[in-house]
Amino acid sequence: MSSSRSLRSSISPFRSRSLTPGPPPPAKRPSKTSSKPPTSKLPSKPSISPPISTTPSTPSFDRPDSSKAKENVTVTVRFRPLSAREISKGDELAWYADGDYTVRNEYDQNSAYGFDRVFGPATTTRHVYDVAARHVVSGAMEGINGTVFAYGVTSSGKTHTMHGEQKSPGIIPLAVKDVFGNIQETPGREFLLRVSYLEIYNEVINDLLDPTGQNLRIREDAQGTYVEGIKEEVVLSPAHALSLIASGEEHRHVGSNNFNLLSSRSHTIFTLTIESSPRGGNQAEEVTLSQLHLIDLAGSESSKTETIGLRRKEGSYINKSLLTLGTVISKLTDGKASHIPFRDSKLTRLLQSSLSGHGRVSLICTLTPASSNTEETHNTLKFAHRSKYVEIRASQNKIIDEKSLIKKYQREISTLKQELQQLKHGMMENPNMMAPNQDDLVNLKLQLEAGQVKLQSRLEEEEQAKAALMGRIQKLTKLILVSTKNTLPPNIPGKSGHRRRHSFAEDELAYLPDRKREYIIDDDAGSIDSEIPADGRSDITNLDELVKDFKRNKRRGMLGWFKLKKPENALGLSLGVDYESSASDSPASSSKSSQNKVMFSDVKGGQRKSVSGSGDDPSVVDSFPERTQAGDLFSATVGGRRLPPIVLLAGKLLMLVENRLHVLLPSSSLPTPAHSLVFTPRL
Ligand SMILES: Nc1ncnc2c1ncn2[C@@H]1O[C@H](COP(=O)(O)OP(=O)(O)OP(=O)(O)O)[C@@H](O)[C@H]1O
Repeated sequence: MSSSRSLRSSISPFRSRSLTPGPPPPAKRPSKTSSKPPTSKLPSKPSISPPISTTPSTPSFDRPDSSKAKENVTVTVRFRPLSAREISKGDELAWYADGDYTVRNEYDQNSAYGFDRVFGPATTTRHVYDVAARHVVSGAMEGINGTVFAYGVTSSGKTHTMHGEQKSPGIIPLAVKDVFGNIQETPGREFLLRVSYLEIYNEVINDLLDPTGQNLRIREDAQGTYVEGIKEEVVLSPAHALSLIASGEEHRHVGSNNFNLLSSRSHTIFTLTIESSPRGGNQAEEVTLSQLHLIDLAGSESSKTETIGLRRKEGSYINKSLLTLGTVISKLTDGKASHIPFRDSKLTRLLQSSLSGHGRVSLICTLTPASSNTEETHNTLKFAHRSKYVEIRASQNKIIDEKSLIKKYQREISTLKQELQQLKHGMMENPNMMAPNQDDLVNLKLQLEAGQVKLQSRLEEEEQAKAALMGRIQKLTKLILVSTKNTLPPNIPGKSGHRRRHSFAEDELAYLPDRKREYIIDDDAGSIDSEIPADGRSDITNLDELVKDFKRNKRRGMLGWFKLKKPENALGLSLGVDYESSASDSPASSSKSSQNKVMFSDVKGGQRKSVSGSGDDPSVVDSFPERTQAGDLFSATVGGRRLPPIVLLAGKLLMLVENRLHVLLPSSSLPTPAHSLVFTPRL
């Protein structure tokens, strides 16, 4: 057994300190008049915020007033467990969760902070989602802008919280699923969803959905700031949205520092734009439009973060923008500040609308409990505490007709249907046929005399026009999402209690790291427990390189499995699973959507954004499809067995089976039965 293994068994990273006896101090909601953010280094008494409901009530469409209430930013903090690295360095717990609402310092019991919720190291991301993000997502479904962001020092768990791992999906995949679940629970409305994904790297905005979209500019209009030219893609299913994130992640800047092998070097903003209108309503009815921003910030880096060259340059950009964020928050809560320096960084400029209070905001601060990071953690806590005083007014956005993409599509569908009707009645070309006069009759007679051939070709042309119209109607109709439930209640309050829980098809989360592999990687390469048969050694020339490659490819490895589809077959590996069907059966699978793209110009005449919707089979059917139904979207992506994960690294084919990493050797060198290296990850 390796040394770090024995360490792990003696010091559990999940260990928690016993709670301070007695009830917490009385709940006190901060407000500008009753209290101010602490200016002294440490508050003498913890200021405890009241607990927030895990199932927040959400306003219905008919009660817009309730959505205009003054609120504060929801601020939660999440501890991660001590990492293997911290444990091996002899780190102790410096800060800990003292109950559900307080963070306390181990060495100074008076040093404590109160938040809407404090999550201990054993809390699941799903629980974090339920408490800290679900109400923001529900609000966005009803037209209230929402922003959820993770803030913390490098390696504190931001990406873990926002993106997660396959076994524990993060806020972003959970929110995507929840949005589609919400649509299913809202039979009275129809929805149009589009996504964009960008990163801010060294103060440059890059489009993660379109690698050609580099160095994009921020513009401002009456609705707030926006990124000019960013690609937006209409999404039809959770799998579709997650596949876009997966491809976006491939372009994100990631690098390693001495705290984190896969440190985010850029801030990312995933935006889901949600439009909805009453189902089957007339065209004059209002549309609600909201944007849900899910943000994974890069982590602040202290002098302890050993970086050189490019990493150091990145670190200084990261720190500068986070510093500006801190300054903006301070000024916003100051009450006296006349100028808020939103323009001092791209991040604060893009967050301007959210931080100014237009919509719900949830800040999740991630913390390491380690004593070696006491000061950094304290800074995060102070930032989190200040942020609690930012006031927001969550109001529902109703938009006028011409700004709405869903209306534009609905109008186009209706016009096309009319055209089709006319064509069917043979009136398209000659509206005067409604009341034929003498001249028409003469014309008709002449046409008839021109012979059968001409009539035939005319008929064919009309058939083609009809087919084109029907194809277009079909494509547009499928972009609009509706519930499979057909009752049409007038109000759609949030029925969160009845909502279907998230469940993911494994392929949907394939881009996320695998937790088991995570632990292999967190451990030192030297401690990998290898059972190498003597005759197998010659096949592994450089284990270090293999492990290094493995680390390097951790994030992309799962995507690589898709790419291995064909080579696997080519290698003659019979693995008994039809990858092709699991990856592409979904009507909205990424490969299909990228093959059949239909470009539409956006609400701003194509200048502000390009919007692409995935097209459908161009073959024309003789009846129109229903709207894309949310219930089908779930079942379409579930099913089929899954291969054990396989990845090609350093020229070796690796397979993870029951926590063991097998190195599959070339078949020519295979003795019987299986000839493999087995690494036992330490869990
Ligand atoms: N709550 C948690 N439970 C278990 N492991 C966690 C948790 N949070 C983070 N980790 C692990 O800690 C490591 C660092 O996490 P992560 O990459 O999310 O940090 P980060 O804050 O995004 O860092 P950076 O700012 O450098 O990108 C990862 O190996 C991750 O799996």
